[in-house]
Amino acid sequence: MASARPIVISGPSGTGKSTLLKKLFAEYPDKFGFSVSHTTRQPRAGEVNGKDYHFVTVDNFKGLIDDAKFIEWAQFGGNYYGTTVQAVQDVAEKDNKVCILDIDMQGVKSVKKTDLDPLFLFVAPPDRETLRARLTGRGTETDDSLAKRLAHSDAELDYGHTPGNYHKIVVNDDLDSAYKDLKDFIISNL
Ligand SMILES: Nc1ncnc2c1ncn2[C@@H]1O[C@H](COP(=O)(O)OP(=O)(O)OP(=O)(O)O)[C@@H](O)[C@H]1O
Repeated sequence: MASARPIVISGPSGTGKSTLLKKLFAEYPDKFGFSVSHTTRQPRAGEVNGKDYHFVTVDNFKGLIDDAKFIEWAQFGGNYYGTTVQAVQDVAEKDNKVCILDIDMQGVKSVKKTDLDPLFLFVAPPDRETLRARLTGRGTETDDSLAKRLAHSDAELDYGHTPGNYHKIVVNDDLDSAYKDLKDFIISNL
């Protein structure tokens, strides 16, 4: 592989990032990978340290925060979760794969402060109504969570369409054409 630059995929919730990535991983099962996150939650049966998560203590986690090791971190349900710069680098250095980061606008802004130098790709919906229809059609949202996601999507769209923020915008209208566009961009930049 000529280069193992990470690839950031971002875009509003429901725009089709997971759908497109699923196709990419299916077509290239050995080429791409996700980074392993850190967490303070207890491992579940069968979970492997270093593979499913890096399981650490709260003190360890706080030390990593203090040392500015995280691209982003958050607390859910009393546990900490985060992605370190090193975990992203490990995908290339240890697994010999290209790291895919599926993150939101805040994550993109954080990545830009690191020296990871990824390719930034924005997945845009054809329009706002289609985005609403996809989120509704997915069947995962309540009225409340749908409203929150749509409100957040306006800021994501503004940021995504601001020149200079992304190297490539893929409009996910027809899935096969959008996938071809995404794949061609990624493959030609590897
Ligand atoms: N090109 C497309 N045409 C029609 N439907 C699509 C298309 N792409 C994705 N979808 C559908 O839209 C819904 C949202 O897609 P998906 O879950 O991949 O979005 P996402 O960007 O990963 O969302 P989130 O950020 O919330 O995880 C899914 O039900 C998916 O099947």
